[in-house]
Amino acid sequence: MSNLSIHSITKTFNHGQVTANDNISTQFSPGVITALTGHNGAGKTTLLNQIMGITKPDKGSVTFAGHSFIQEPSVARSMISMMPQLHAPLTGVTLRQSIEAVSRIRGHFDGDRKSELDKVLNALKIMDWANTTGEKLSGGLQRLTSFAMTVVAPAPILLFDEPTNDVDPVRRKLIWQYLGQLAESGHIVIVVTHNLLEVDQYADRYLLLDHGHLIKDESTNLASSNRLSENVLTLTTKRPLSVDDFPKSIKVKQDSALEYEIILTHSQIIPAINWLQQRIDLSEIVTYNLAPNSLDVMYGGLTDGDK
Ligand SMILES: Nc1ncnc2c1ncn2[C@@H]1O[C@H](COP(=O)(O)OP(=O)(O)OP(=O)(O)O)[C@@H](O)[C@H]1O
Repeated sequence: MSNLSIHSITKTFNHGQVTANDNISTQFSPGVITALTGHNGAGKTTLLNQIMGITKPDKGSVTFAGHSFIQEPSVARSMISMMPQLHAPLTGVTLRQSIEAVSRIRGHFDGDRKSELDKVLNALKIMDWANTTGEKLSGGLQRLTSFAMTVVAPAPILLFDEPTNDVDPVRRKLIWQYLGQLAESGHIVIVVTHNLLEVDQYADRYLLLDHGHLIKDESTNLASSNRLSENVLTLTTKRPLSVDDFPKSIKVKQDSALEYEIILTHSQIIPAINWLQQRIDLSEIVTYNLAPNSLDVMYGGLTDGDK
């Protein structure tokens, strides 16, 4: 099966003043769930829109199975199912009708395919609302409807822009399980999300965008195994501490006047706990927490969306 390849994609807006994507090159393989992460305005949606052929790049190429999606946007649309970030309320149309409409447009729906539709409704546990019209659905159910519309007749390439936003924890898990099955059956799955815990748990690979640049492209397994050997000690202190107050060779990040974050390797944990105990005895520590490192913490160190 073919990879989706993007090469040197660059997109600017406002006469070149805003660079949404800067020279991005990468590949997406069938069977892999890739999470696309990054701060607000990092360029994630712009990248999806260029893959889909909705936005034309200033330069670069998007190719799949011998087709250029930039030169052949209609081919792109037939090969891609996309769940957009904003979904229109489906006024007067029931949840079931919305999903069935997509299935019919894609030429999948006939008498036999009804069970296919029911399978999606059951998998996402939304059957109870099958006959409810769009305007009466909650935000989360509208999002689930939009997800079901994207997956009911899945194209080889599947793009999702924040599919789990507003969705409850049980159904968020169901969404990721569904994505796992789609990947297993050979689809290319790309998911824009800010939920790094879900990325850690369910995605195979993640890309991190920062101000339009691709700054990280890593397997989540690799990232977790690297992080497993690290822990994070967070502290709130009674008085400001200086670098000299901490054990030597420990790297301290000051989050605010009295808050500190320390990344500890395995061998630094015992000395750090001994040091912490002394400071507790001196009544200098207000609160502390020691936990395994997470993608969340690592992300904070790599990107600063405020700049
Ligand atoms: N049509 C447009 N016209 C002008 N600027 C745009 C347009 N679309 C996107 N941008 C700008 O391009 C940059 C990237 O936007 P994009 O929507 O791709 O970011 P994002 O990573 O998807 O953000 P979010 O997480 O908030 O959805 C931003 O600075 C945005 O303001």
